[in-house]
Amino acid sequence: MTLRVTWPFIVMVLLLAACATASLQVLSGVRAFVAGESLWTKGQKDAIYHLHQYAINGSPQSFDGFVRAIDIPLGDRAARLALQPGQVQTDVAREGFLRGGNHPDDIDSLIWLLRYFDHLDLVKKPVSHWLIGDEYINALRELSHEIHQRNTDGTADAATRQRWQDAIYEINAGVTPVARNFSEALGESSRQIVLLLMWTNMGMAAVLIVLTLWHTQGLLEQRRRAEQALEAEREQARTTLTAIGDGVVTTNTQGQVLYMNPAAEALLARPAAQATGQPLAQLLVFDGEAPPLSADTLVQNILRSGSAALGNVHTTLVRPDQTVVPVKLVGSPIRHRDVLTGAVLVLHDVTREQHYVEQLSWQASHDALTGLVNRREFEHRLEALLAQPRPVGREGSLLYVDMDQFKLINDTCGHQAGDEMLREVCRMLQSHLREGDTLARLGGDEFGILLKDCPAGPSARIAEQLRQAGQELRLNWGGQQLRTGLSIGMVQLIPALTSIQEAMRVADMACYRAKEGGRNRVFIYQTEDIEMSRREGEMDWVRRLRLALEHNQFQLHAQAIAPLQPSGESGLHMEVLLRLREDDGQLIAPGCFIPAAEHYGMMTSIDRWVIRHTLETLARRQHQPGLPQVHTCAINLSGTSLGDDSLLKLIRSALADSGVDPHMLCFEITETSAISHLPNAVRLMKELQQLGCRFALDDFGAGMSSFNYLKHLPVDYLKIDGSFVKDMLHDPANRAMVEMIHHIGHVMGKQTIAEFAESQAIVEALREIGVDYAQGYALARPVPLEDYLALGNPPRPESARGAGVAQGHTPPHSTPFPQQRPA
Ligand SMILES: Nc1nc2c(ncn2[C@@H]2O[C@H](COP(=O)(O)OP(=O)(O)OP(=O)(O)O)[C@@H](O)[C@H]2O)c(=O)[nH]1
Repeated sequence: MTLRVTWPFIVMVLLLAACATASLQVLSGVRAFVAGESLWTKGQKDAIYHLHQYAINGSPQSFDGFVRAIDIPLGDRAARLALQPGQVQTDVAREGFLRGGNHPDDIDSLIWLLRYFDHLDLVKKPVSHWLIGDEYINALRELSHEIHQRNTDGTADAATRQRWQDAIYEINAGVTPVARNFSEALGESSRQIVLLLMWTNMGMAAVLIVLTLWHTQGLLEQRRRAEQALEAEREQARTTLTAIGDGVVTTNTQGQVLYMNPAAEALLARPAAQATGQPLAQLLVFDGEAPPLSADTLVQNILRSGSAALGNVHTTLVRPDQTVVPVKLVGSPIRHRDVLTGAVLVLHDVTREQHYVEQLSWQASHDALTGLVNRREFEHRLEALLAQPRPVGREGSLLYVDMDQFKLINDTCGHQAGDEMLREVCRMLQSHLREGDTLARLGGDEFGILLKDCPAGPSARIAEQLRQAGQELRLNWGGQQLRTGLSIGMVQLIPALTSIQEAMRVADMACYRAKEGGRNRVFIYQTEDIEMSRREGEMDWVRRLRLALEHNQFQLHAQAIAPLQPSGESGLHMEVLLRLREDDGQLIAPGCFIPAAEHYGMMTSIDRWVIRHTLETLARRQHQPGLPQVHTCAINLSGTSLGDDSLLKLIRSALADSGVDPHMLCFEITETSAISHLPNAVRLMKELQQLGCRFALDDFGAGMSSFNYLKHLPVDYLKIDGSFVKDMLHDPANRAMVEMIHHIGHVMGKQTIAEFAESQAIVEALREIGVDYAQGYALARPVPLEDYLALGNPPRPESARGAGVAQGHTPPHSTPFPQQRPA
């Protein structure tokens, strides 16, 4: 971190030091050069002097003096030559400079200067004078050779000596200005170098100052920005703490309050200024804990913990004015550089959440419109009641209340009126119940009442009071007096009733019976009520039938309808019958479930299932080669289906989807259902007849109003009710009925079919009467439709053969049902 901030300064100081060192080095070189030059000049002067003496007196001492003196400039020269670019020999140069009398410590500086700066004018210029000087040195040396030679030979005369002296004077005259120039050039160069170094150092210092200022400025700017960011962060934290709904309190390690945000001020009902510095225990007082939670312990716990100490402690806060607030506490220790400095405590007011949870749980168990408990809660209470031991005679009662014709109020006055009526009824019911009784809205216009610990007699009286009050209830709605009535089913919660489902079902049944009995009445369920038990059974059938529809557990069977007279008709003629397949594979006859299906409005769905599946089966089979052709396939339609406007659409689309020829189909409707839905039935029959379908009127004769309506019903066949047929051999009245129906049918252009032809004798009798077709065990038993379509008619008794029943094989699955109500 320190290095990150100070590195520019370190670099600058290093640069400055490098610059100073280089300057000193240069200066040292220059100084050595100047010293060398003065030695050189002195050597050269001494050499001239000693040679001059030698030229005059020929003294060997003078010559030695000359040799020593001349060696200085010669050494310098050798050194300079050894530093020529391209042929540098530093050892030779060092040797030369030593000979030149230079101090050994200066030699490196000299070499460095001459070697690396020789191309600079500052060095080049003095060196050029040095070079000129060297020429005189050379001349002096050559002259010295001659003088030494002649002195040694002893051949030097005065004139020669004079010539030598003149030559020496001449050399001296020539070299003196050169030496001066050398010295001056060097002096000039050294002054310039000093100046240059001074400016360079000044420049470096200036650059360093600028860099230092720039960097310091950057650091200051950085610091300013960091401070601003810190301030912004603080401001943000302050604003956040001010804005958040949770109370935040911070303390030091002694548990004294350091800070409180406005939410904490509101929650604790104390201004922050007053609370700051106070022990937290004086501000936070909790209630409802055992042992009571203390703020001191709380802070100590937080401080002792490593990280988040306290998670979601639910408690109740008592404020100075003794009001209480439910809160959730979260705490955490505060650390600064790993040193514990205090604790922070967040207080979340959970009043709203508690209220919300209460509201949700209320909504889950209550009905919004009336404020009563709902079915779920009612069943919970019923379950609890059933689980308790109930004293005999005081078992309590369950009442199932359904408003009468309530739909009318909705339809005529609107839903608001309906809602108001529901509320009125609910108020009225409540006002008649005892404390501890439960009134619930079970849904729609149905209410449930639990009369706890109430014997049968008083229960019945209360039920009757409720009924009466319901009857008398009037709601003034826009000037209209709206009224309703109550149908009440009551069941005593005897020990035998153990499950809520059973109790609710029988109460519902009882209510249904009250409705069935003409509404506005109380029906009390008696254990031994057989009719009720039957209805209980029906309720179970409803569940089973729903499952059967969902999971295709129905099975289609077919029973042949045999022509009794020669008709020329070829192909199979049958009626489709429905079976319910149980889980264990057992087949249930429609007689067992059709009443329940009719009662609970399931016939339309069942009829649709039969139509769709019959057509699908016919479509699958009709184009298979080798299989007998179908002439007539009769399908039963219930009365409810006749009243169903969408049935026609369904048949049309099923025909289109399957590609089955409509001429093959004959729909059987019972005369009673046809009569009760006459206009619809006629319309449907006409529409389907236009497509080519035929119609049979089933169970004809049973209704006795039949003949009046027959002329309005465009049917092709009359199916003589089996009750007349099966006894016709023993009961002349029945035979007469069969004859009459057949006769009238023929008069009206209809063909006749006799059901329940259970014996060969009956078949013969029918043929004798002239009945066109017969259906019954004597001719064929019902078999699975697929088998029937594949194999044709099952074997029939010998007697039927003459009547033209088609031959067939024994089907593998003939069912052992007696004659039953067909599908
Ligand atoms: N206004 C209002 N109507 C409701 C509410 N819940 C269900 N209903 C209506 O209550 C009516 C209940 O009708 P049913 O019980 O089937 O028939 P009903 O007219 O009472 O006839 P019966 O019970 O046979 O006497 C339906 O029309 C529903 O639409 C509700 O919360 N407010």
